[in-house]
Amino acid sequence: MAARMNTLSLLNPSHVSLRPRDYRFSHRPLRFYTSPNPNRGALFCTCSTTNGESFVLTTPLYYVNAPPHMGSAYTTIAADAIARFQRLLGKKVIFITGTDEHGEKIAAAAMAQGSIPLDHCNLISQAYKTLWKDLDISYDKFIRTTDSKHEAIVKEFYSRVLAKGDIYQADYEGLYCVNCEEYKDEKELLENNCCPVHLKPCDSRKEENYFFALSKYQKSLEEALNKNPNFVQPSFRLNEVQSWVKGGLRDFSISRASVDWGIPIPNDRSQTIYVWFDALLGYISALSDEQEQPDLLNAVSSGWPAALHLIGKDILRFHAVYWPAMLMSAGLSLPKMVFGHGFLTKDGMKMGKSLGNTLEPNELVHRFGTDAVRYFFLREVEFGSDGDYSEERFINIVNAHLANTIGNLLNRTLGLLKKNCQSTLVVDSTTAAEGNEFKDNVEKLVDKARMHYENLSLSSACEAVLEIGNVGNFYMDERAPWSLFKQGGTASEAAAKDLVIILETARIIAIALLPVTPSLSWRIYEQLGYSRDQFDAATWVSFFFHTDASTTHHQHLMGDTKWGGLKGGQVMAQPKPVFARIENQTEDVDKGVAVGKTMKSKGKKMKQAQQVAGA
Ligand SMILES: Nc1ncnc2c1ncn2[C@@H]1O[C@H](COP(=O)(O)OP(=O)(O)OP(=O)(O)O)[C@@H](O)[C@H]1O
Ligand SMILES: [Zn+2]
Repeated sequence: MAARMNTLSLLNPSHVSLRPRDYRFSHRPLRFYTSPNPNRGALFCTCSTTNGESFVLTTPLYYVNAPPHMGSAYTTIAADAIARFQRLLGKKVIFITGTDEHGEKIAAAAMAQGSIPLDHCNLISQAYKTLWKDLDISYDKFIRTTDSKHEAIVKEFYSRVLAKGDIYQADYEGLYCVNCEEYKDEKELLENNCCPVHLKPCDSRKEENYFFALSKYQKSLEEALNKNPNFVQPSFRLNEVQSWVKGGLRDFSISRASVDWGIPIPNDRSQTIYVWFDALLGYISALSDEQEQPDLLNAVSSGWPAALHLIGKDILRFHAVYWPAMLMSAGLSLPKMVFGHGFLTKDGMKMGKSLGNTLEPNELVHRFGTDAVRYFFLREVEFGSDGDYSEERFINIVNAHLANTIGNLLNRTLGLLKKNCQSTLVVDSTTAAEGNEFKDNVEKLVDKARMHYENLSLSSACEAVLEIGNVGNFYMDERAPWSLFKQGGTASEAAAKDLVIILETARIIAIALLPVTPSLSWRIYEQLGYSRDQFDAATWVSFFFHTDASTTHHQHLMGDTKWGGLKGGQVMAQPKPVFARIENQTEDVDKGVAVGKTMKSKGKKMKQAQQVAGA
C-alpha cells in the first residue's frame, strides 16, 4: 500500500534587572543581572517600551470550552519567542497568558461532561498550564477569569464606565453565535444564518441587556487609528479595522440575562457580565500583585499599557475596536500594538475547538520534542499569514534545519576536536578569527536576525539564523580541516583554529535561536562545555548588546552574540547529537494527528463555506 502522504504545504506562505530562565519551574533563587548597556534595547525595538518600563505582552485568554490545541499553542509559542527575545534585549518582560472561563459555552461544556463549571474550568485551565510547561513557555503571569482579583477589577472597571455614562439598559434582538459568544450582523452570516467561523446556525435572541456606548467612541477611535498606524499589525489588517470603524460603530450588549456562569453586574444580580467585557480585563488584572489590594490603580501601575497583544485574526475586532473604546471610557491608556496572526489550518480550514479539527500539540511534543514543534511552526508559517500543517514537511524541515544544518555541524566539529585536540580549544575565538571575514558575515547575519525578531518576522529571523549554519557548513567544507590535520605542522594549527571558529559560530547560533528553541540552545551550550548556570547567566543578559568583552561584566558576556565568547583552553563535552533526526513513519504519523470525524466527511463543504465567508 502506498504510504499515505500528506501533501503538507503552507498555504501562504535601562537599566534593568533580569530573571533567570524558567524560574517558575525551578526553585532556584532569583538572581539579578544588570545590563551592560542600558540604552541599546530601546534603540532597536519597534514595539518597544521606553527605558526602564516593563514590556508587557499577552496571548489571548483561551476559552476553556475544550483543552488546548495546536492553534492555541501557536499563539503562545510565538508570544514566548517574542518574550524571550525582549528579555535578551535587556527588557523587563511581563508575559501574560491565561484562561477565559465564564459564559454560556463553558457552562454547557461542563454540563456535557457531567461536571460543574468551576471543576470543569480547573481541569481545562490546568491542561493549558501543563501544555505550556511542555512547550517551554516562560510566562510570568497566568490569569484565570475566575480568580477573585479579576472579578474585583472587572467590577471596578464596569463601575468606572457606568460613572462615565457609557452604560445603559435596552432591549436587544439579534442572531447570536454561542461559539463566538457574539451577536452577528445578518449580512455576515452564511445560508440558514450560519456563523462563517463555526458553520452552525445562530440563535435568534431577545433580551433586555446593559449596553456599552461604543458609538460614542467612533471619532476617538478613528483618530487613534490614524495617529498610530502601527497599532494594528500586520499593516494589512489595519485596513480591515478601519473599515469596521468607518462602517459605523454600534453599541454592544455587555450583559446576559440568561447566563448564570459569569460575574454578576454590580447592583443587578439578575444579569452577568458578557464574557468579552470580562475577559479583556484579564490583561490588566493579571498585572495586579497577589499581595496588594486588587484594584485598577494597583494593577495599572504594574506595567499597563501592554506593549503587545498577540492574537489570532478571529478576535481582532474585540481587541482593536471594542477594547480600545472600553479603555478610553475608563480613562486608561491603550495598548501599543495588537498583532493579529493568521490561522493554522487543517485541510485548508481553521483549526478550532468548536469544529474539532484540531492538531494535538501534546502528541507532537511527545513524538518530536518541544524544539521541533516550536521551530517548525515559527519557521514555516510566515507570521501573520495562514499556514496548513503537513507532517511530511514538518519532518523534512526539522531534520534539514535542526538535525543537519545545526546539529551535524556542531557534532562533526566536536568529533574532529576530540580526535585532534583532546576536545580543547587551542586559542580564543577572537584570535582564531583575526582577519577572517567569515566572522563579519556571521555578525551581519545576527544583525539581520535581530532586525527580524524586532519586526516580529519570526520566520525570517529563523531563516537568518539558519543561514549562519549554512555559512558555517560551507566554511567547514571549504577549509576541510580533517585533511589539514593530516598534513601536520602549520596546516594542522590552522585546522585547530578553524574548529574554534565553527564552535564559536555554533555558540552564536545557540543564542540567536534561543527565543525559538530554548532547550536546543542549552544543549548546544552544554556541548560547548558550559554549565547550566553559565548558560542562564549568558542568556539572561542582553546578548544583542555588542559589548566589549573586557568590561567588568565579563561573566555575562558568554551569551553575547558578539564574536569572542569561546576562550582558549575551554574543554568541550563528549560529542553527542543535540537534535536527533526524526524518522519518517508516515503511517504512524497520521494516527498521531487527531482529525475530527465530522471534518473529514464534511471537509470540502465547510472549506468552501469558510472561504466564502473569508474566515
Ligand atoms: N487555528 C488556529 N490558528 C491559529 N491560532 C489559533 C487557532 N485556533 C485558535 N487560535 C488561537 O486561539 C485564539 C482563540 O482562542 P479560543 O480559546 O477561542 O480557541 P478556538 O479553538 O479558536 O475556539 P473555537 O473553535 O471554539 O472558536 C485565537 O485568537 C488564536 O490566538
Ligand atoms: Zn461563531
